[in-house]
Amino acid sequence: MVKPFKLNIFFLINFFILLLYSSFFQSILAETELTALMDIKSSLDPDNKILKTWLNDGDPCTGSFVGVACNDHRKIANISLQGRGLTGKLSPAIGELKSLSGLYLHYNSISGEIPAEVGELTELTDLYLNVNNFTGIIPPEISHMTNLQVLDLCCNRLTGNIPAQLDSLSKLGSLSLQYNQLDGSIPPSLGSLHVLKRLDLSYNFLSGPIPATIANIQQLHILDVRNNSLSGAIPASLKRLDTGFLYGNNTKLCGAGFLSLRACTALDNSNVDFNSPRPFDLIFKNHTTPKHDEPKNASFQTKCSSTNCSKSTKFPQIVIVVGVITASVTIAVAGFLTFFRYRRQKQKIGTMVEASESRFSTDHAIDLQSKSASPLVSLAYSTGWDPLADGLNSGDLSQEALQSFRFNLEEVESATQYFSEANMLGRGNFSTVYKGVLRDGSVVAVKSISVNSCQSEEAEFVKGLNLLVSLRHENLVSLRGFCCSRGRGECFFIYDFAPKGNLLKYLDVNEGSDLVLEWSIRVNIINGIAKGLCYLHEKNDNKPSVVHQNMSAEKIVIDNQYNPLILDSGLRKILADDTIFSALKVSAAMGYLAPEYITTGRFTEKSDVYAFGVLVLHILSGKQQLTNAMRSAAESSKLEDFVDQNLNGKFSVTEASKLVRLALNCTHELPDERPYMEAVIQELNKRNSGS
Ligand SMILES: Nc1ncnc2c1ncn2[C@@H]1O[C@H](COP(=O)(O)OP(=O)(O)OP(=O)(O)O)[C@@H](O)[C@H]1O
Repeated sequence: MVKPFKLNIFFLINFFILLLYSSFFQSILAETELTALMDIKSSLDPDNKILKTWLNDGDPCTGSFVGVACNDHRKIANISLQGRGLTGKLSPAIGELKSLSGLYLHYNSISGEIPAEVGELTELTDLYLNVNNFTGIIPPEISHMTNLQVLDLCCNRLTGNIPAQLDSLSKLGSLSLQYNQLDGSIPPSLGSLHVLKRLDLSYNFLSGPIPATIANIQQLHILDVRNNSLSGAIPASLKRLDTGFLYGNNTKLCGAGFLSLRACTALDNSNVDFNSPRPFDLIFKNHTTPKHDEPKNASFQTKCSSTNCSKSTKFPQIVIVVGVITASVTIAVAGFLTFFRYRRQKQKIGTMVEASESRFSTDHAIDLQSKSASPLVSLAYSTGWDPLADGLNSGDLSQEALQSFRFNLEEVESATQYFSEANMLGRGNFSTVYKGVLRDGSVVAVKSISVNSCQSEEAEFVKGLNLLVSLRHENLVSLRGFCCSRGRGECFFIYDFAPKGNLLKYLDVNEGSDLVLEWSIRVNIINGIAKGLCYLHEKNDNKPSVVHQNMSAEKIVIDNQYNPLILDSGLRKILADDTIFSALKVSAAMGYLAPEYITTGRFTEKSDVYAFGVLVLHILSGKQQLTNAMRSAAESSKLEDFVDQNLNGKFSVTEASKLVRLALNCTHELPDERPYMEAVIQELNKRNSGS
């Protein structure tokens, strides 16, 4: 009877001691993390201008340290300091924050090398160091971060090779290394990143072939290798990526069935051998990866190697007993102190959370508990308006499709550097457009529309959204997603950015300017606009006929290959009527408004055709304003007077006269006399086959 009782007491004491030990070590760990934070602060922000709230005697887990968030165990889990103007260096002390799951330092001016110690952050899922001034190599130790899902090092000044060891990052979904100075070849080992969806290596100095192993990654849907010095045959299976595979400006690449590439010769094919993993990749991997655990293990082992540990057993037992008692008393005191401090802090946090819940803030948007993958999709809306979450009919789109289009406000804010004036591309009647860079490095245009300009009926608005996300064509600018914020009173639409600007930029330019578009490009642009508009007008099982209502030179942007992309397709469906009317004045002043609109007040496919005709006349003449003299020159086929003088007669007369005739048909006074876009396409194709 007595023995079990004694045993229970013994276990209770042990349990109590263990508890004290663990809280003691927790408090030591918290101190280590605070010391690391202070070290990081002095290195990142040497002038103490930005991280003033990081205090030596402060508590990083109360929300008072700007950009720092802790997890449930009071460990630093997130550092979000994107776009804060940091100019220092990243301290190796970062490796001390072992529970860090997100490190967001993008859009700053941080210089120096990426410390190898980042490799010690084995819990990290998101590492965003893009758009900074980092130099040196990509530390191969990054390959130890086995939980990493997003690695964005874009837009720095990194040099050296892409470490072959990155293949250890088995959870990596997005790897962005574009706009650096990386050289060497693309490691075939990257092909073992099975869940990789996006790989951007563009704008570097990479050479050699595109490894076939990469083409075999099943989940890959974007591979961008533009502007490198790659050579050899492109693996044929990359065709499945369609427009997701970007390879321009690699003059030595070849392959059948890839637009603008020459067919391969026997010489090119001799490169194929390089596509399979090469022995030196394996050698490199096995021998040059510094094993980051080694020093730790090594020092641990010297303190407690098998010999030393066995020696300790020879200590007299009395010494052990005295030692344990002294340690227990010390730990008990420390434990109680820690416990009371912890309780006090918990109470403090509770009050702070209550107070901050009613406050609008974008800084604490990161819900650590629910955080799962890239912040692109996993963060909650920080300001709480999500028109799709109100139980409204989401139309024909699946929830999955809708989710893939939803952005969070924090992402939009950081992409546009908090909607900075410097990033503003244009401001219209009801919207403002900003250039931005997403965390994955892709450049976007963000159109912000005031909620007051949108349909007041949410159901109608959601219907409009459905249409917007369903429109897909190579000549429509691609919608990446949207986000609505009740707090800001705005909705944001995120589109792919077209780097060559809008068509207006190429009108009324001086002779000899770089902006004078050569004839073949003008024809390509006219064809592209016609195809995009024809797609909008056509009605099928998947989409209704859509009238654009606002075609103009400002609504056509040009991509890198000089393909035209139509802006704002379907946007009218989410806008309130009075917003549309206010935009009409501009359209009318520029001559794009069909004459019948004045009497009918309605937009039809034929009013779009009219605007298309005006656009064709603008492109052929190179002029924004068409005078009567120009129109009569066009009507009487005096091409030398009508076609842009900047071309110095370098154009096809047959092609020009057919295009002028087509444009005049499209701008006929009577809508019934104008062709439908389908007929326009037929006419353009006839011309193409005839020329
Ligand atoms: N996806 C894009 N890629 C490149 N530039 C773009 C893109 N979207 C918009 N822009 C630029 O921003 C300018 C303004 O865009 P847009 O005309 O759609 O908006 P806005 O000026 O706010 O006018 P509106 O009131 O008609 O919407 C465009 O003319 C173009 O130069």
